[in-house]
Amino acid sequence: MRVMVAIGGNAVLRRGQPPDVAVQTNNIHTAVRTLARLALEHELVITHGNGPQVGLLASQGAPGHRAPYPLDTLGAQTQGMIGYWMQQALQNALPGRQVIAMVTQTLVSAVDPAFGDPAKFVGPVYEREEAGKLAAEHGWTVKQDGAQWRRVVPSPAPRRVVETRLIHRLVREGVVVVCAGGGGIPVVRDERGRLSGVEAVVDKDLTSSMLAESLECDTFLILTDVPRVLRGFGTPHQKEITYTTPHELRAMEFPAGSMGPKVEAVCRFVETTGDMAAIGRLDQAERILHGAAGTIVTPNGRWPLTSTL
Ligand SMILES: Nc1ncnc2c1ncn2[C@@H]1O[C@H](COP(=O)(O)OP(=O)(O)O)[C@@H](O)[C@H]1O
Ligand SMILES: NC(=O)OP(=O)(O)O
Repeated sequence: MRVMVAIGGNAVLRRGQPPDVAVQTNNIHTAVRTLARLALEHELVITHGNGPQVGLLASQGAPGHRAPYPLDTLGAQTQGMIGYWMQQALQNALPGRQVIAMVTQTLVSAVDPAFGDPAKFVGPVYEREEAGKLAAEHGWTVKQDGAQWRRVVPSPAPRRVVETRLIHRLVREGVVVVCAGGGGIPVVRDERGRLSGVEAVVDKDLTSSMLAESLECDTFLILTDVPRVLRGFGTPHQKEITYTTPHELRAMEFPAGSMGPKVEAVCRFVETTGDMAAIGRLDQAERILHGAAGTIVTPNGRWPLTSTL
């Protein structure tokens, strides 16, 4: 079976943890224990978030320069950094197996309305007053994220991973591929076919869903820090969703900055392919693949997959 696994930013850096290398590589080491077991059984493609890291780099600026590097360049930096950590941890866990972390670009539209409406949270959370000060100082847009405030940047819709064919070739050869980190480096193509980067951060769940379909993955897992999607999240009546359909999920509301894109991503994959997708906790990945944990999404809400005819 060919499996696409999208790892949440929480798996690399949990809220409240200091963004030290040792903290993040330790978290990745834990994640890789599970991923390596999946790789022994399946063809595996891994994507990951970069929200905390790209926001932090953007706030640091380029040494000796007043302006920070642009977001496409910072996206590439985070792919290199997190990809390197993952590649090395996977190589150590899977001796003899070929593993590669790739720098990949994601095509977006230059006229995507998202450029005029920044909505993707990046970097750390701040108290309201500090966020306001930073926004004035750096020209950022900030929005409320739960009880605190955070920088937001444009997040245009992913249209195609530029390196899709190459990834496909590697996966077919049994290589474990880490790609589309941070949703991919956002790029546009001009009328002469030339690529150039744009100031944005693409949503990794939406890119992963699209890429899973293009790579003909059988299953798409989004692994985060909650065991299941909750109906009525944060209310006294919240309830875990075990087996469901895109239709049922689309009738519910989920927060834009967290569960919303994950639910949209799994719905799109299931609607387009008729295959299974799931959202659940990283350490339960194997049980999720067997339908025994997580929120399992299939065309008719049944597991194992059965004909809808
Ligand atoms: N309906 C819901 N069910 C479960 N978790 C939810 C829901 N709505 C929002 N969340 C929040 O979404 C978080 C996971 O999203 P996010 O923080 O973006 O994850 P990641 O960084 O792993 O991609 C959970 O920790 C939870 O607090
Ligand atoms: N780019 C992206 O979606 O990152 P996070 O998953 O960390 O928010």
